[in-house]
Amino acid sequence: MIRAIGRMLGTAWRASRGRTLTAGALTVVGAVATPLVAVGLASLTREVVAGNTTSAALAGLAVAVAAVAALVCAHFSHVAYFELAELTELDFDRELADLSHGPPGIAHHERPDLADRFTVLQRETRQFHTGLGAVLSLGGLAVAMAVTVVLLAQVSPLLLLFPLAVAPPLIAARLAERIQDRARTGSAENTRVARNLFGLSTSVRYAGELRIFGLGAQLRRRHDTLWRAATDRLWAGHLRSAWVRAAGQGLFALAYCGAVLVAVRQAVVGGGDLGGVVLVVALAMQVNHQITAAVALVRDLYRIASAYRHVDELRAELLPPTSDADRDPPPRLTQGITFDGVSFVHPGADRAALREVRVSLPAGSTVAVIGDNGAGKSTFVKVLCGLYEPTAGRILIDGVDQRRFPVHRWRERMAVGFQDFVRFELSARHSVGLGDLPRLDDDDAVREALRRADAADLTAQLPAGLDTTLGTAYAAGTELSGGQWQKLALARGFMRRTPLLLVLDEPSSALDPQAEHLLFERLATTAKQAGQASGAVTVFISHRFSTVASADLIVVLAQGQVVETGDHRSLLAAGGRYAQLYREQAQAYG
Ligand SMILES: Nc1ncnc2c1ncn2[C@@H]1O[C@H](COP(=O)(O)OP(=O)(O)OP(=O)(O)O)[C@@H](O)[C@H]1O
Repeated sequence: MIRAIGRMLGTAWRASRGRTLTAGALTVVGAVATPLVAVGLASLTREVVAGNTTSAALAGLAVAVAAVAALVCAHFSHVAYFELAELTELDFDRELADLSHGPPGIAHHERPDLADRFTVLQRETRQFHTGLGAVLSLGGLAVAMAVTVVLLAQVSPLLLLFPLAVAPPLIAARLAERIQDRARTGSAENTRVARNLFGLSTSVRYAGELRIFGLGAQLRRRHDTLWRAATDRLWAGHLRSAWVRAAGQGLFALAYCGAVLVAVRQAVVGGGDLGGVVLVVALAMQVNHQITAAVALVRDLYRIASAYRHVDELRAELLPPTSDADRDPPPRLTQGITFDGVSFVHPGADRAALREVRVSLPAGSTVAVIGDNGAGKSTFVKVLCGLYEPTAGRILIDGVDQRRFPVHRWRERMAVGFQDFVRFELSARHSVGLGDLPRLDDDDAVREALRRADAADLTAQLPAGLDTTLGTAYAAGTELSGGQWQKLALARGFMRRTPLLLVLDEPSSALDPQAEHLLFERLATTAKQAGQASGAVTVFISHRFSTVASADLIVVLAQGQVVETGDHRSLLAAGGRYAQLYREQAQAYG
């Protein structure tokens, strides 16, 4: 917890020293003012008993001033730290985003255990909103407690033991928070799946299919069941932790009664100092309030500390401390790209998606990767792009292990069009320009990329040309067809000028046959130009043999292994798997 407090104060300090100091100072003044109210009350009692009207009035005034000071300081301290508290929340959000985007690959997104931990942490983000306030209030309570101890000691040294009574409720708060933390982690999977189902049943993208198949009620039922299971687990945790907290507070209540008895006895033995009794009763009441507040604050802080601990564990697991990267990618490829015994197993899968793949993709060539559904084609290109780190083997770029290039530098030399492309609902210009951030607003570059993706005429159809906002999910933009979105995604992939690797994973899956034909003609030209300019290798996945046949090299995958390589003619002549697939497709399409 101490580290969590340090981290939050550090963030606040970096954001604004002045406001951190102001909030701290106001908290301390407010904290000292609170026990002074009890001192004033004791003095007031003594003066009233002694019949000193003027002194009694002054003591009454002092009580009022101390009480108002405590209130005003708390209020202005809140004003001072409010924005800083927002910043600590933002800081934690940023840490989560860094963790999600930090690893070079994407395999961590496929691990359910990590998804559960991210679900818990996303829920915990809200805690940070009150976290800094909790730190300051707890500091204030510590100061108030110290002043209280000094005052109690003056009544009876026995009362010095009273602050020890805060230990049981604090220890209980910690135990209770652990119980709840376990309940949150234990219910995370159900929560995550329930949220996914909720997203599925409310997304416009899936609405049509859900209606036709009548899945709405079924999804709602499954969502409700999962949500109820998660809530039951959380509720059981809440109940058990409430009992643990009650036990801690019960022990404090016993100590409280003891302290009042000690004070009363002292007053009786000491000749009837009513002021002393008032002081102890008032201080003990304040301590009671302070403990209740401290228990809640400590609970919040333990929760925050636990969130930080999860983040640290994730960071240690996901972000390698060192990298072997020590070279820049070459300006152009001269030999090509080699898969040197590459295997890959998806997280949690019991079978390898790629098994000891050995194949060379020559510089300047166009390579088609084919195979049945599930043969490993998409995995092949994702490993090639460095999105999956090979479980065994390596990928050589002109003879150099891919891992020796800083991953962002290697990716700057790639152009990609994925099967599951993103529909960026921005202006048409930015939706394409994102493919090369430095040229985001370069209209000439955007138009050239659109031309390469055979989408030049698309802008003419848009009401405001490149300025047209696309999509209707976030703004009243123009919706595109699936094929138009795919062409834009391809154009985005063609923004980079001198790629060493062009990867196209079923780039024409949403296009009609004529558009597909034209697209592949353009692709052939683009691939040739890139091959001449920088020795780029173009790798594409396609199920359509009319396009595959034109590739310089065809790689046939089956169950994660390369079963054949060669060009169209040699593979047909060999009469193997490729020839069989080719004949089957030729017969099917007559
Ligand atoms: N995220 C994943 N987790 C576990 N296994 C996966 C995952 N993605 C793919 N696989 C498995 O890896 C194997 C190869 O999948 P891949 O998507 O590479 O095949 P593909 O040849 O591209 O198929 P398709 O032609 O259907 O797109 C399949 O057996 C698949 O079940």
